Amino acid sequence: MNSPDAKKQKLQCGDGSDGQINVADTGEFSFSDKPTLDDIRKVQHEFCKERNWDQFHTPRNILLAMVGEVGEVSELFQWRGEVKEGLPDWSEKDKKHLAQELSDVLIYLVRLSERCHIDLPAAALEKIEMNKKKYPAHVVYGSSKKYSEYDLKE
Ligand SMILES: Nc1ccn([C@H]2C[C@H](O)[C@@H](COP(=O)(O)OP(=O)(O)OP(=O)(O)O)O2)c(=O)n1
Repeated sequence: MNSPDAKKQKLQCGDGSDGQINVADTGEFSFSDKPTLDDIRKVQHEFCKERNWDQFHTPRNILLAMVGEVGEVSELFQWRGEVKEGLPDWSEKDKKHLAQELSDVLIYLVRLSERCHIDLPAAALEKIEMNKKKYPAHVVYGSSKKYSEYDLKE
């Protein structure tokens, strides 16, 4: 249950610091706090060890597997036209199927990052900070143009 107060999310940062981010609870959709990406990495790591699959999980093989799963996600959306937030018009069966296919993509993405020694959660936060600089809110507010189309001296 989400508390009505601002909730504190603890995020593990790649620089070893224990970054604390306050996320105001706006009543919008949110994920569970657990599992973390590193929890998922560990479980998938064990799953592969138990099956002697590390030999197959080379970065290139995992990348191809992940792209295949992205294709499976796309299949669920194809020919439906635009889809509303929260998928109110989808059956529970289709929503469950989407959850499974998105999970396959995430599992392979986490595994690919592990095999490439990329600290994915830290890298993703760092990338969002870069995006903020590239797309200053006061310049791009309400516009979806590519950064190269703005005069950033505005
Ligand atoms: N060599 C493999 C095979 C599978 N998996 C794991 C990661 C994915 O979460 C899932 C993928 O399994 P499948 O290849 O059987 O693909 P689907 O679950 O999408 O089944 P299908 O292709 O029938 O839709 O299992 C894995 O880590 N390494």
